[in-house]
Amino acid sequence: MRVAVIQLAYTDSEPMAERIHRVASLVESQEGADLVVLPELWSAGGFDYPAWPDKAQDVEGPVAQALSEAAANLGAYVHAGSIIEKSGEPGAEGRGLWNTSMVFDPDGELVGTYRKIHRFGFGNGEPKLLEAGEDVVVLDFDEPSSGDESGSNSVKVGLATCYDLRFPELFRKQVDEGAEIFVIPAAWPAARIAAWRTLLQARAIENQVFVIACNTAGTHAKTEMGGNSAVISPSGEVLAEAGRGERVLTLDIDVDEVRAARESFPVLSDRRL
Ligand SMILES: NC(=O)CCC(=O)C(=O)O
Repeated sequence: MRVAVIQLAYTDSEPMAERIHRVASLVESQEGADLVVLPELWSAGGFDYPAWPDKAQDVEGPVAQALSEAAANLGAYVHAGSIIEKSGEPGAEGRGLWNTSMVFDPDGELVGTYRKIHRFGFGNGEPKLLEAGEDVVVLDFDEPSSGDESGSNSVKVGLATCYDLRFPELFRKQVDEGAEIFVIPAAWPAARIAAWRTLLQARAIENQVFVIACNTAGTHAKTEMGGNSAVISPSGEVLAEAGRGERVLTLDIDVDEVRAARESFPVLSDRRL
């Protein structure tokens, strides 16, 4: 499976409509990719809290339309990062806004959404403005190459977002639902990038999965983003890693490595539940 991780840089001065157009073109240019991944809240601005209500949209809004079209034109799965989702339903806390990831299939169909469960901000930002997601999401992707020995040719992909990375129990639940890859879009600041790198490796090692993590670059809302998007193997090897600036990481991963790692070192079967 060829993966393209688009570590996007943006500033406060780029209008949202221009950014959507730029990002959709970048996605479409990833020829040969089977899965393209974008960062968290790239359209609304990960730390631009005051802008969120105005930039909120539903899962059929401008970001969804542009990325659905880009996925269909490219013929690849696209994890569109996340949007501030405004839904007709008020939600448990009456706010009606969520930090919601969207995934499109190679026909441009929306095949999954994930509402971020753990809200970042310590009383400000997400906990003040957004609802918390409630559902663990693991999607089935068609594997582009031939299937494994069992004849199966689908891959199970678990979705999480940024701050979720600090909560290992979410990822264990995804593994219990069969996850072989975790896809994690983020807007993780430079100030805590050492923790980001360590946690990505930890989640890969303890769950024996591929971790595909797409962070934000650049500085917006007075916050320098940390970059260092990465793809980590089921044994914790860093297969590709970006630096601080805008960059696309492209590489092939073999999902059979997950099955092989779990067979040769069956740590998950030693769990005591
Ligand atoms: N957008 C986020 O969830 C930021 C998380 C973060 O900065 C941290 O966990 O540290």
